[in-house]
Amino acid sequence: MLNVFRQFRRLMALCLTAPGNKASLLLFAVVVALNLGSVYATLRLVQWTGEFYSAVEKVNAAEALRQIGIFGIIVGLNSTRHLLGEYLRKTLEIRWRRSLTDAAIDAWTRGKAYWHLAHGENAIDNPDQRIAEDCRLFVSGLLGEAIDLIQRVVGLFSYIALLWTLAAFPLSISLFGLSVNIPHYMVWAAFLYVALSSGITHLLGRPLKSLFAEQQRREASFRYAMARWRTAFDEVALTNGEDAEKRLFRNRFDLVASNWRRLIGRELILGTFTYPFQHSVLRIPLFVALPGYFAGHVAFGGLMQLATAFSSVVTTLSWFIFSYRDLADLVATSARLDTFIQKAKAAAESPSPFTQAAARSDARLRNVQVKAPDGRNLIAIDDLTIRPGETIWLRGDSGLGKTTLTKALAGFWPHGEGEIARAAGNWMFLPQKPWLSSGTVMEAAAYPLTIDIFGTQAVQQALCDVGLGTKTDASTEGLSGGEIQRVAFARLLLHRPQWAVLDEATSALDLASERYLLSLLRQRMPDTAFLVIAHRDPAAIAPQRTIDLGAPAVAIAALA
Ligand SMILES: Nc1ncnc2c1ncn2[C@@H]1O[C@H](COP(=O)(O)OP(=O)(O)OP(=O)(O)O)[C@@H](O)[C@H]1O
Repeated sequence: MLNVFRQFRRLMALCLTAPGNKASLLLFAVVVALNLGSVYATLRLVQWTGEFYSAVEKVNAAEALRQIGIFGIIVGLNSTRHLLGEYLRKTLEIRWRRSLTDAAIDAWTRGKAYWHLAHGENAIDNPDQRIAEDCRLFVSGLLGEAIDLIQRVVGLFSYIALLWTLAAFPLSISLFGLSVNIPHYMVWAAFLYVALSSGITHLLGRPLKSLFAEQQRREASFRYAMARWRTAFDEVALTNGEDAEKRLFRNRFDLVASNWRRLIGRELILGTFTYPFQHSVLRIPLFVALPGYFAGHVAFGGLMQLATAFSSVVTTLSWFIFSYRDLADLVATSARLDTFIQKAKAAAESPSPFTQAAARSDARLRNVQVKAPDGRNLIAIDDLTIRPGETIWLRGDSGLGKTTLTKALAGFWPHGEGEIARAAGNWMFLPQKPWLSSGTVMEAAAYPLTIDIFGTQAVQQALCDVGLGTKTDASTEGLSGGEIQRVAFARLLLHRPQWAVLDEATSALDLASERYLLSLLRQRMPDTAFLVIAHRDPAAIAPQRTIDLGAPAVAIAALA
């Protein structure tokens, strides 16, 4: 329970982190105040009920007509209050959701947490759903329930006070010859009634929280299967993989349906109690008040007034029962979201196993042992120095760990040991499959910066230089593998880093294009150091040294 409060507190604090959001607490207070107006409206209606039915009982048509007019005014004012309150609540909802979503995205992207959370024991399922869906559910659920709770707590005091005065008469019962008088018995009856009902609700609904959490997880994994397919239409179409994909979708949906059956089964069990409870809340008070009426303590109008006051107390006290399902859902959402954010923060701070030496003018790897996630030794490098402006060709058997080495160099590979000292200055990594943002080819070339940083002309020129002059305004969708690699070369020409790591960056290009692009790089970027990982000899970039990673680590040290 304490843990649930801690999660709520942490997420709530994130809702308020955006600039100006502290002030939104004021807006929250206005929303609460408007909602509290409903307490006054209910109290006024209780009073109206007594006056109206008394007029009817006395067959006083003029008074009854006047009461109908009063009823219209109460309803008009109450509707205005309700609509304004709802509008402001929704304004607040999007503000807090933006703040929470920003915080979640921040946690996910900082320190490459997204990468660490995608692998190994810390892997988090469906982060996209947690950010898009859970943030929304948490804020709307929290606001709804918090406002409701405050309103009910305030209302409770007013309703109890009213019931206390209205139901001052005692209940007289005879027990074993003893006559017992219970003063204000209706107030005690309300508490007893709700306490018992809340206990039963909790007992019946307890498994709902984990069932909701599981449902959301399975729905997200079903959605993800289709989203993943969407990114590989060509590949699936060429492999005739439709049936296999359909099987996967069906399997995932079967999981959704099986948990759904468990969930609705539990809701049914809970409903067998809560549904009749909700529908008897308005009638039972009348039955409880009847002894007072039969004993002549109250008139008919008073009886109706009493019944309304009693049901207000019971309805208010029953918040837990009415909201049980939604509360279980909210607790499940907040647990998932909070775990995600905490894990992302921890992942961002996870120390690299490779020690970093002080800033230097070259890059140096010493006693580096890169390992696979299962602990297998991959590449070992005893001593390798990369000097500014030089070009090194790294070659080695497939699956040796070359790409993994680039991740260690980039600073986020978490398995291995040794010292990797990266020189100050810009580093760029060109993987075999470069990431192209959606949008135009020009935007993709400027990525991760924007076109205006380089100027439209410069971006167009870079694309012309790599042979994509006709594609500048085209969309990145549908580019061939070789064209994608050309865009990455244009990106390199624009960003002009001091250090560039090319990992099979020309694998999809024909020999002539590879030669042209590599010589272009060397010519345009004479001060850049290139580390070229390739199976084919990248002669056009004129490597000064070749390091055969397939050879024993000692030989590498000798070459350094
Ligand atoms: N995230 C990961 N999870 C599990 N195994 C991994 C992961 N990343 C790399 N490996 C394993 O590490 C080994 C080295 O992979 P890597 O991609 O670095 O090889 P490579 O030398 O670049 O191969 P290639 O020349 O074929 O591109 C492989 O056995 C690979 O399966």
